Amino acid sequence: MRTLPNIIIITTITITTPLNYWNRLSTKITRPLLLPNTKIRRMATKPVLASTYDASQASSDIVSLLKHSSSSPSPGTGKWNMSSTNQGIERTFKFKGFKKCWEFMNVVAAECVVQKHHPEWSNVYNTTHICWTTHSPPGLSEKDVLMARFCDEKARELGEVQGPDEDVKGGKLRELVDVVVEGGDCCVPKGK
Ligand SMILES: C[C@H](O)[C@H](O)[C@H]1CNC2=NC(N)=NC(=O)C2=N1
Repeated sequence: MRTLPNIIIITTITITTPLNYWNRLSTKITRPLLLPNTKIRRMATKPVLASTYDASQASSDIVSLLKHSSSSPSPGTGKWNMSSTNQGIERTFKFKGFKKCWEFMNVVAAECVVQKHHPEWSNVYNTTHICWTTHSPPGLSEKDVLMARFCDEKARELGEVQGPDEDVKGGKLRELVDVVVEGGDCCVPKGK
């Protein structure tokens, strides 16, 4: 039988990946083994704007909403993250208990009726995850920015508490449940 010679190939690979890409998937996929001389270049996350949204207006609006991160288009000063499709912005809000969280969601829901604009959201106990994106025309629009600012303001007024310091992605209720339960914030009486 012919045996193949052992060949060691040393190579430099450039991987372009959004920041946190592997972190986000880390519960399902183990990180790839990187060779010592592998370079990782972080790619800036560019928002996909609705066709009605002026690009220069959008960039100044979005900077004030996005969390500071090297994957933001510029240094952000807010608490929102780009959604996985880059067509929306999302963040998690946490409150003292279910009642406050539900009150917040009610206030947001009432404004949705006024603005004729609706969130993609989920709720577990004292935590809600909200994604603002526009369906028609698709992408991030002024309405998303307006509603995100409204949420920030109302959450502050209703005594929002420090949420999980990580991205809870795109309304995936299961992941939100995991964060709430692991963080000890679920509705189980203390000591049980
Ligand atoms: C007629 C009505 O105003 C539209 O269908 C609204 C309703 N709410 C909406 N919500 C969101 N998020 N995107 C939309 O494009 C949208 N369209």
